[in-house]
Amino acid sequence: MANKSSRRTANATDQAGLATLSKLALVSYENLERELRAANATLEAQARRFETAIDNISQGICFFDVDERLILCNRRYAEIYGIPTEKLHAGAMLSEIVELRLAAQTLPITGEAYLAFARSINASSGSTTWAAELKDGRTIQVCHQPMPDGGWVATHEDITELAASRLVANERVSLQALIDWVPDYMWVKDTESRFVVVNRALAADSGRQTGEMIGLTDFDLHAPELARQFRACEQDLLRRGQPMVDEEEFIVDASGAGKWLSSTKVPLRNAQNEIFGLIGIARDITQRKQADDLRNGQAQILEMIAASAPLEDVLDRLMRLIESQLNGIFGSVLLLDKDGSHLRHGAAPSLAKDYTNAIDGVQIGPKVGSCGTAAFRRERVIVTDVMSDPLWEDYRGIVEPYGYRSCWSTPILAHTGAVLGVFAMYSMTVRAPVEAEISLIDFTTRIAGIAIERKLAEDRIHFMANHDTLTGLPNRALLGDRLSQAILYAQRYHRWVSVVFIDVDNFKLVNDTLGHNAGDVLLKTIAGRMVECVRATDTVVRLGGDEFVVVIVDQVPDADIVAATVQNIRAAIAAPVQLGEHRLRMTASMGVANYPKDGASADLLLANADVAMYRAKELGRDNFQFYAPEFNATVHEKFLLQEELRNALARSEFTLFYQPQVDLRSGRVFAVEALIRWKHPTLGLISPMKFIPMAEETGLIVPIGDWVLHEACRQNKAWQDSGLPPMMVCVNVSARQFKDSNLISRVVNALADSGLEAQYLELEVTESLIMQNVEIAVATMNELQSLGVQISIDDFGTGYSSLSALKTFPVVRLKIDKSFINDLATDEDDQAVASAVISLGQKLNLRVIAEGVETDEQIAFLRKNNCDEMQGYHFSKPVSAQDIMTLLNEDRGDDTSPGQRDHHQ
Ligand SMILES: Nc1nc2c(ncn2[C@@H]2O[C@H](COP(=O)(O)O[C@H]3[C@@H](O)[C@H](n4cnc5c(=O)[nH]c(N)nc54)O[C@@H]3COP(=O)(O)O)[C@@H](O)[C@H]2O)c(=O)[nH]1
Repeated sequence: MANKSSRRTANATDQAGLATLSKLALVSYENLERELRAANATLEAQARRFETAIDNISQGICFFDVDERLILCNRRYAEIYGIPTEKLHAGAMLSEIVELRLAAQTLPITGEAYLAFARSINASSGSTTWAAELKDGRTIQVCHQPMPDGGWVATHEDITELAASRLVANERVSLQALIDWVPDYMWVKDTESRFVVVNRALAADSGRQTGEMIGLTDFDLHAPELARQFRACEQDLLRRGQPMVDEEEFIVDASGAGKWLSSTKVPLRNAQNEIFGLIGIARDITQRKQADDLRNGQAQILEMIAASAPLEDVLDRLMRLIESQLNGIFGSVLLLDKDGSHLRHGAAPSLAKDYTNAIDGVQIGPKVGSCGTAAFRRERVIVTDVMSDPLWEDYRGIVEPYGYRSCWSTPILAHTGAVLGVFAMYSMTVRAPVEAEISLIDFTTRIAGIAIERKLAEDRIHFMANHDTLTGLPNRALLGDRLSQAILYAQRYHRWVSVVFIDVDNFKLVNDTLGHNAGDVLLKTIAGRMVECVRATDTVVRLGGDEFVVVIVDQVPDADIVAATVQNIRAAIAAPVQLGEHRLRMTASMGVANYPKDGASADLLLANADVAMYRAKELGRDNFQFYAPEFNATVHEKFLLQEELRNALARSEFTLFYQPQVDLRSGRVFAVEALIRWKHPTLGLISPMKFIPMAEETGLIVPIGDWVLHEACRQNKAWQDSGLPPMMVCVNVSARQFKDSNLISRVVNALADSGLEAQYLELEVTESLIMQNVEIAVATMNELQSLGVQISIDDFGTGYSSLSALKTFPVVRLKIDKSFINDLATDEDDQAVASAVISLGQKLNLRVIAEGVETDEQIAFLRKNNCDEMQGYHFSKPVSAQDIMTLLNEDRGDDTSPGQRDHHQ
């Protein structure tokens, strides 16, 4: 403005006169003055408006010139920094203002630092904004703008509230970011169980974005029942104000997968301690839970195995355990049948029943689906698609309707490596197993193997406890049970139960002579035959040794029908048995007791069948007897007889009869066999058949036999002394006598006491006795022979002695057993045995005598076959010593060949 007016004044002076000039000058000056005043007024008005304007803005503002002098600042600036406005006049130095702020404690740093900072930012080209934290807690945002002339303008804004809210906002943003990083579910719910904050993990598994979750409840995410449970639980927490810590919860997520969560829910309180919601965090513990379940399940299954739970239950539990570990998997166990070639249903709780029925019993083979092939190959077979795999070609039609697509089969092996069965995993999708599934397959096959092996071992133990190991038949333990069951059934349906007690005749002989192996084969053969004779519902039991019991159940009350069955059993036992080179024909003594007639209990029936069997034995074996009450009386009688026998010797109730032995060529009696008789004072003459076995049983045979020996020697010597030509006396020696360690001395004494020369005494020992222990028997016989006593083998042909053994026996004679002589005229087998014994004797240089000769036909056969000697009723029955005297005296005067004499017992 000053330059413009100077130029106008100079122009006026140059162009006009002074007056004019003066007038003009006056006018110009007035105008100029007016203009200046107007301009000043305008400027002042503008300045006031400006000051008013800057005083009214919410920010503090200040202008400084290049010399750091304050040009202008507004009231807000003074307010912000607590500086009296009058001190902030134009021209005030920045350093003075800094001092004022220091005094007002509104300088965030020291004065010097502040001045240095202000100068440094003013030196920079652009504007600088910073926030200063004042001691009183306010935050002042300063925006510093350098001016081209070196001065600056700066705005100062109190942003304390803004900063605070920005902080909140920042916190919020970082909190969300933070919780989004957490893999666990995190959420905040209000008191109405609506989600207020949700982290990404929970939102994702709920199939939503985090923002979409806000305002939702569990009813929007879960099935109503589960949502109700969650809500009830949370409302309870909110009501009680108590947290819930690490509770296990099960959910199904948006993908349909089941998940186990360990959840903690804590009520939230505001500054007034009022509950305004709850915060929750839940960790997915599905894997841990599955591992726990697997461990617990495994322990439970092992406990089941240890407690002998049924195998089906164990396998069923195992399959359910596996299925709980894997999604979309169906487990199956097939068991290898006893035949080793078929697979039987074991357990498959989730497979379709019709499908498991359809594959039950499948034969294993190289192309039998996954399971049949795995069992056949003894290795894992993974079929990812049953609809295209060639192994399933023949089974596609079976599996297709059920939609199973993949099937992974693993053989279950015993510790020996034997295949016990197959474990299979089916799924509805075409796929191979993943690593976790493979390890579960391994786990399952191991446990299943333990369970199956244990079951097989138990079955074996149970079988062994209830069955006879040799024959495999039920044993005594099972007999009681079976018999009791049969009685209950018979009671209800008015039927009979027949108990047949069977004792194989002379089995001991077979065992002793042919050895235990042969005896075992014989028993097994007989056992098998007996089983064939009865129905599957009947029971054949081996009690031990050669004793069997057959329980015939559900029997028509008819003795004839029972008899027919027993006859069948008898015939089956009697069929020839080939034992190596020996062909045997066994017989049995059998006793039958029928429920209810012969006993109402298992024990009584067995006891009475046993009594009946003894009766059959007494009647000469090889027959069967139905029980009769009087048999028990017989048993009682036997007991009484035993008592009598003990006294018989002392009471001198025994006597000897003698049966002549005749030379077939000369017809002369050359020996007699001493045969004992018991003359009982009330019972009369008792047959040795009746009391010798009893004496043998009780051991009384030793003193009785000793008496026989003495008496026979004495009598023979007496005959000699009476003038009869010397002959042999033959004395039977029983097994017990033979084994008696005093036998030799007893023989020596008998000879010494009687004065009989040893050469006139012959001892008859049975073939079976020798065969019990050939070595000892031969040694004893050698000792006897060294005394000069002769030895013959009685009952020859029944004891299976071998030719090689026979050669070593120090014997002089073989006595063909009566049983081969009885039917000699008609039975070709007996003829064969008799002629074989005769020729054997000839070969071994032994004499052969036939006993039990009764007929001319028998004599004719013997003669024809060059038999040396004979003994039998044809010539004479056993007779008294006196009768022998008479007979021999007659014989001496009669030179005819042997014929039937009228000599009787
Ligand atoms: N340890 C001892 N055993 C003895 C003694 N005395 C006899 N016995 C044995 O008792 C069994 C029966 O004897 P027994 O009733 O005397 O029968 C003998 C003969 O009578 C009989 N026999 C003889 N000939 C015939 C015949 O033609 N027909 C027929 N039916 N029976 C006949 O045979 C018996 C003799 O047999 P064995 O001894 O095998 O020669 C009998 O086993 C006697 O051994 C004794 O003192 N001690």
